[in-house]
Amino acid sequence: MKILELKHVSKVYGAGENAVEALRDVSLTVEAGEFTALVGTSGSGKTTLLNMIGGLDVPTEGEVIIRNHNIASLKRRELTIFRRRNLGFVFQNYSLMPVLNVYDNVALPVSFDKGKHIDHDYIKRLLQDLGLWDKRRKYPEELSGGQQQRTAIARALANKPAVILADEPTGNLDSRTTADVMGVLRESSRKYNQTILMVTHNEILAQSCQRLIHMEDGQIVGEEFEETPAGRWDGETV
Ligand SMILES: Nc1ncnc2c1ncn2[C@@H]1O[C@H](COP(=O)(O)OP(=O)(O)OP(=O)(O)O)[C@@H](O)[C@H]1O
Repeated sequence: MKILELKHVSKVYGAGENAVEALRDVSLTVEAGEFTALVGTSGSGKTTLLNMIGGLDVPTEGEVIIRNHNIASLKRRELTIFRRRNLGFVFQNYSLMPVLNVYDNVALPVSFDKGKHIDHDYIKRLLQDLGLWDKRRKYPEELSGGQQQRTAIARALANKPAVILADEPTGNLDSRTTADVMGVLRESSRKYNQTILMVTHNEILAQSCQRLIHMEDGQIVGEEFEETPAGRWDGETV
């Protein structure tokens, strides 16, 4: 089942002499449950692409369609609700709420959704899998950078979103924690048929994904696809 489609998406930042073409006529289809890595040199447009899919920025041209919704046509409030219900973000420097402890930070996106019940067992399991259960009553400032990043990952998964957008989710983690985080993402994707798009500079992690998209100069320049589900990452070398 197709979950996400980009049709001829271009993005130009600035104007005139200062114009930067961050994306140039990018078209892409992603099936539900795919675990995709986006790779490419710095400035090739990976983050811009995630931002377009996440509705954090708007294309100059083209359409972004998620679950049959053209997200550019959603009103601001509709987009906020759509994002909360369908998308999970794991970005670097992802800000946790300083006044909430780990558990409440993770439960926060669910509690925003009126009428949606918080699955405490699921959140407990997430925190256990990410090695955070003992830290559940700690506040962000009491955590290491890696623990904060794992809390942000747990928060992104708390709503069981259909699509997870991750920009260097393991960028500042050691190799063991990287393996744990990748394991949680892979397991979550398999169990809930979640679609994951992950930007990474780590070639081994990228190769462990089911689909690998190479970007260069604002364009998709190549693709590799593995038929078996994402599952080859064994965490031995990062
Ligand atoms: N808000 C912005 N204003 C102006 N130019 C921008 C903006 N965001 C990105 N760019 C430019 O668009 C191009 C693509 O940037 P982008 O961050 O998407 O690349 P990237 O592949 O994610 O790079 P990196 O691997 O370094 O994160 C770059 O030339 C960048 O300088």
